[in-house]
Amino acid sequence: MNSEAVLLLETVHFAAEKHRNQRRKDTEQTPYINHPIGVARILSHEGGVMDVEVLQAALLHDTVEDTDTSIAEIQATFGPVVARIVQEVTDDKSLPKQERKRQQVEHAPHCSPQAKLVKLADKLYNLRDLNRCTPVGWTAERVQEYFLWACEVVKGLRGTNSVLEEKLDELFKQRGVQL
Ligand SMILES: Nc1nc2c(ncn2[C@@H]2O[C@H](COP(=O)(O)OP(=O)(O)O)[C@@H](OP(=O)(O)OP(=O)(O)O)[C@H]2O)c(=O)[nH]1
Ligand SMILES: [Mn+2]
Repeated sequence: MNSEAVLLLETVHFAAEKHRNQRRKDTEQTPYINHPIGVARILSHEGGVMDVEVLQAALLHDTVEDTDTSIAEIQATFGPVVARIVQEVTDDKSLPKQERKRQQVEHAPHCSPQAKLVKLADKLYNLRDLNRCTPVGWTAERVQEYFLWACEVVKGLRGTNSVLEEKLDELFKQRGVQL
């Protein structure tokens, strides 16, 4: 087996252990790990992304934000490039939610191309997930608000991957969200 395949297995294993007790917000309580795996798979399967460090960062992208993982741990385990991409896509959870959401819009255009890829795939996965089913406790208005906000973030990520951007545009169009 080639070394990149081994690296990806090591990375998916690390993420699965970290997210082991977490579930998605859907009524079925889907294991959380389905999300990072799906984000990485959107990149490889739909976006044509072959850069293994980007795929690793996609698998790890919510570990620092949502588990006890530190950037130092990612750096020591997977190296500086993966750690830097994960850092770029990690929200500061100590901030109030509204401020966090505002910062995503503000920071998106300044991200590296690798981080922009992860962010595009993350949004595409989450918007598809909202179309699949509404998270527990969310109103239709909150779902629509998420589409509006995601569109603002995606505006700052454009010029990165035309396939992913076109798929996002189609979802925004279906929701009547202004591009
Ligand atoms: N659509 C959907 N999202 C779910 C579900 N379960 C968990 N999530 C996560 O919830 C986040 C979006 O919900 P919000 O209320 O806006 O954000 P918050 O959890 O950070 O407060 C996403 O985080 P994220 O991946 O960090 O992305 P981002 O939205 O913060 O950019 C998404 O992955 C689900 O069943 N459906
Ligand atoms: Mn995510």
